[in-house]
Amino acid sequence: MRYHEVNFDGLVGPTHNYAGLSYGNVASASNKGRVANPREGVLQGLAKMRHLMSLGLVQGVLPPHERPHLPTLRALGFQGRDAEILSAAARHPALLVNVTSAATMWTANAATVSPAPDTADGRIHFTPANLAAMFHRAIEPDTTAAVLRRIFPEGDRFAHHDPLIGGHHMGDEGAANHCRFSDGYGAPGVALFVYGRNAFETDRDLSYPGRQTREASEAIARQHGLDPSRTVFARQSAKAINAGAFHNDVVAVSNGPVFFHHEEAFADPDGLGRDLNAAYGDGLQCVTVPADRVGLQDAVTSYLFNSQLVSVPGRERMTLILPGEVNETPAVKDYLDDLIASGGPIGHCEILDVRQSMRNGGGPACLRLRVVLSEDDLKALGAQAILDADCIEQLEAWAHRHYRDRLLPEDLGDPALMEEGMAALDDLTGILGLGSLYAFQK
Ligand SMILES: NCCC[C@H](NC(=O)CCC(=O)O)C(=O)O
Repeated sequence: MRYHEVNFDGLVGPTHNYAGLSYGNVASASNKGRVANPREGVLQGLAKMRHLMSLGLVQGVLPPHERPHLPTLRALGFQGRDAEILSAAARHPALLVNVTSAATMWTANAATVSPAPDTADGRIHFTPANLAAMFHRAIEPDTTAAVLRRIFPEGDRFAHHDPLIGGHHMGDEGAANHCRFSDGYGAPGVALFVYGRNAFETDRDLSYPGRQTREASEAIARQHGLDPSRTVFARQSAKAINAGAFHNDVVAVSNGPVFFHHEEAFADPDGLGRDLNAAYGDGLQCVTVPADRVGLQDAVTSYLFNSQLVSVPGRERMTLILPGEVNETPAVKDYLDDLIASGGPIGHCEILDVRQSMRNGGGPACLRLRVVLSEDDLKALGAQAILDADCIEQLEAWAHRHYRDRLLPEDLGDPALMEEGMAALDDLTGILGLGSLYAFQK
């Protein structure tokens, strides 16, 4: 049976804007209030998907969530018709920007996914991330759960868990803090869970939030039925978090047996190396980028590690899909030239423009959720979530039809924008065969 690692990219939503909502995310803070271009954002994302398809990879897509999120406003006591709720909420601009963020595009934070070869019952396990660290993201899990259940129907192939309870203490940010190592996607893998803090301790070394807790990661490993001898937990270094690595995927990425990461990403790199080698056995290939070649600061501004590391059919060495910002960071550019020349496991670099997302701290890797699927699993999906030439063309036309090319946080109270968003998502559920998904469709 052939297995694929399918990237499910999140579509940039119609309310994409720069509201500076994520403390500890340097790009989000520094671009606050800037004019956003949702149409350019969604088209950049679709161009990335198109590019990966052209490389011969299986490409999936996940829909944006409805924004403003009226169910949250209703739950907070706002009443009346949709337009009345919006105009009442607009009197609380800080609340309104939080319930209108298009952050659901970053599907690396949608869920943690454990492939079938790694789980006790041989099913693919999903836990939607609770995203408890940030209010604007903590409103995502219910819709994420509904989307994942629709695409991967619960049964003998796919198993769904509820998002973790426990709020801040059980903070979970999904696949962005999870790496998997395996010798072929269908072979049993080693799971690495990376956390920023312990749930029941105050960490005085952190100046920015450590969003994921060790206890949350342990709970996910337990409920997914992972083999403890093939599961490793590691703490992020405070230095990396304080430099802006709010998720581990800002400083590390894995594919197959390869682990590409920054020297200063982890609190105890030697201990992690020992644990990974013990769990994986021979064959793990670490590509560790020294701090004297690329400093943490340059790693964070260029998003060198927030690349997709992929195995392209027909290429012997792996390919890094990088954001355009790497070209603007001389130390990173030099390092990449040497990386390719070194003859190591990474042999190709391809650079794509995802600047609309990057300005909110989301690189190529943030925009995708990886799910390992067999050919039979692919046939068992419950919606048209795998792209083909026709579907991506339809999505491009859909984006041109519905998206604005200019948006500021102060535009978010506009009732026309809310209606445009609903029309766009209604149309999208038809294209992707998702049925009625959103609260406004019920
Ligand atoms: N994996 C990338 C996630 C980026 C995301 N940014 C944001 O939510 C910024 C939104 C804003 O500031 O408008 C975050 O920090 O969780």
